[in-house]
Amino acid sequence: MATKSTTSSIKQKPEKIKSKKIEISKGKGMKNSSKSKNSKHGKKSMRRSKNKNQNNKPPTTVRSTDGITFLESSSESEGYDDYDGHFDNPTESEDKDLKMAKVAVEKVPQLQNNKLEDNQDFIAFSASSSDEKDIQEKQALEVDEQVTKEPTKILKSDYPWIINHDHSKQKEISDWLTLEIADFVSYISPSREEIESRNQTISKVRNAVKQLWPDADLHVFGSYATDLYLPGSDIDCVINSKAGDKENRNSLYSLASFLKQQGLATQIEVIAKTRVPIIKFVEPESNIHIDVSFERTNGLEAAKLIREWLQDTPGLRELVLIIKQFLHSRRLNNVHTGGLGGFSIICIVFSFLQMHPRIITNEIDPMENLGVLLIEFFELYGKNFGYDDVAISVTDGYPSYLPKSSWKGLQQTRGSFSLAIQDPGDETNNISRGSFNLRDIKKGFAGAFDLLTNRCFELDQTSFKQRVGKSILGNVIKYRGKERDFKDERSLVVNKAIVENEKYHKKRSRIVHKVNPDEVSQTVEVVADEDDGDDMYIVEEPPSKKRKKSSNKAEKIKKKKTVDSYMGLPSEEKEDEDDYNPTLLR
Ligand SMILES: Nc1ncnc2c1ncn2[C@@H]1O[C@H](COP(=O)(O)OP(=O)(O)OP(=O)(O)O)[C@@H](O)[C@H]1O
Ligand SMILES: [Mg+2]
Repeated sequence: MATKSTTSSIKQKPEKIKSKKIEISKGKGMKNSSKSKNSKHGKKSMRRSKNKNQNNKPPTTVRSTDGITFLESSSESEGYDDYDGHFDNPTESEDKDLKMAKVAVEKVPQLQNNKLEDNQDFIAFSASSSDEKDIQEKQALEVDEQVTKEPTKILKSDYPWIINHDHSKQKEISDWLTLEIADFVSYISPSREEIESRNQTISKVRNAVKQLWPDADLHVFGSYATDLYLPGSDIDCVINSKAGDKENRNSLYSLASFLKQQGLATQIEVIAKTRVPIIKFVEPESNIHIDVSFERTNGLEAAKLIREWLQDTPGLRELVLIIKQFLHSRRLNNVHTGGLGGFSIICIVFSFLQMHPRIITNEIDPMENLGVLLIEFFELYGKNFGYDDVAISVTDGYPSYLPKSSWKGLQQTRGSFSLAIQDPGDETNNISRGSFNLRDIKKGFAGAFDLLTNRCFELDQTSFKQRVGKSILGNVIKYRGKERDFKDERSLVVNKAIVENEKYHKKRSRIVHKVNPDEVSQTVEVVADEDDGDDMYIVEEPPSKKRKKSSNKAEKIKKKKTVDSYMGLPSEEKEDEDDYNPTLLR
């Protein structure tokens, strides 16, 4: 078949006069997008993982006491990522899906007409197992919101973000996609009511925790504390206490019972025998899912770090939300079943944007090129990335690649075809170790690359009249659930999780230093704020897990300018040897 091609220009920064085109060639991916892309992204031939799903042992014991479910895992961490951040209801997975499907069928008859057959491409590349049919049926009925209380407002369209937002007149197809991405993001961004509901839910649970344990406090981390949540995302919380003694079976059960008694929790699961014990429940008024872990601070550190990344990385929020929704629609976001969790998604998008050759050379404005960047993201992680040999490091905010062979202690129990991402808070921790279904994840990304590029060619060849009402993004993601508006009201209401996380870090950063090193030491306290009366205390992390922080900004910049650091090579501090410095092209 002859190669169809079209051109879509990538938006140049104003100061660049030369206009560069990115060509989308069917089956061949982007051309001209990077002179050193393959080497930078460690291209390698892929091997299929033979070990899919192996060792994915579900919890062995399920006991129910007072309506509270205890889950006990036979193996401490084998088989799935037992980290609190996203344990994702192991027992619930199948039942909940069916329940959800039932509710959707009963309450929302029109969803039955939402046949995926209309869009066969959408499912063709993602389903790979023998229960393909089941998955497709469940996908067809899945809704993206937790609440289906108002059936009349349920969407009929799979891509509602194009309603009253028509970009079909755009000359460049890639601009159309960029605008659709922006529309999707504002479509799913939270309204005032949603933020208030999350804030109130947190306050209620926090007050209950204080009532039960006066020496403890509840903090929020995860996507609500980073503004990277989808409408149905859970709220990740951690309880830290002065005594530091709440992470035990009895305490977990006491809290679960207390929350139930107070009417603050339903569908409670106590998962006590994992590396990171947690309680999962649903707060009945808001219907928000909440995960609570105990006596740890790494999530609170990560939330701050991710907010810094968001500030420094235009396009990060947009692409993360799209990839989250993409994986969610395909049930590939659940770490328990080998999917990619939110934290890993953030890290791979951050790494992609921060190491993108045209972004680091300041050649393009990411916000004006979200469409092409999304396609390139799918191409990188779906087609080119050398999963067998390359690990991703995001330490100190400067992503780099590193040979897996140089990561001492990296466990590759399921063979070398695996994603390895160093936890920015603990270099020994591979945050994507639970994502054993890499084969389907990679396949999904590769399929999305093909679907998006094909759609671009297709629409490029049709007349403006024929394009009206069409969607490009809808070829790879769908949104189902209650109808939403396009209001991103984050600037209207304070996100209390963010404010409190900032306050927490401010208190941690009370600086004790010498005003003049030759004089007697003097203590200078950075006063947090008037609310200091709060019983918020400092929990010290174990020294080995402390995040290495570069205190010296100049040092950081120097590090940033080293090509070795981009390439993940050990820095040899040889100033003259390396005469290629991408940042000099700015
Ligand atoms: N494997 C892990 N190792 C260490 N920390 C983790 C790991 N997984 C999650 N976390 C911590 O938990 C937090 C929440 O993780 P999670 O995967 O739920 O992402 P999220 O941004 O909350 O996404 P979502 O909205 O999908 O829940 C992370 O920011 C991180 O601090
Ligand atoms: Mg979360």
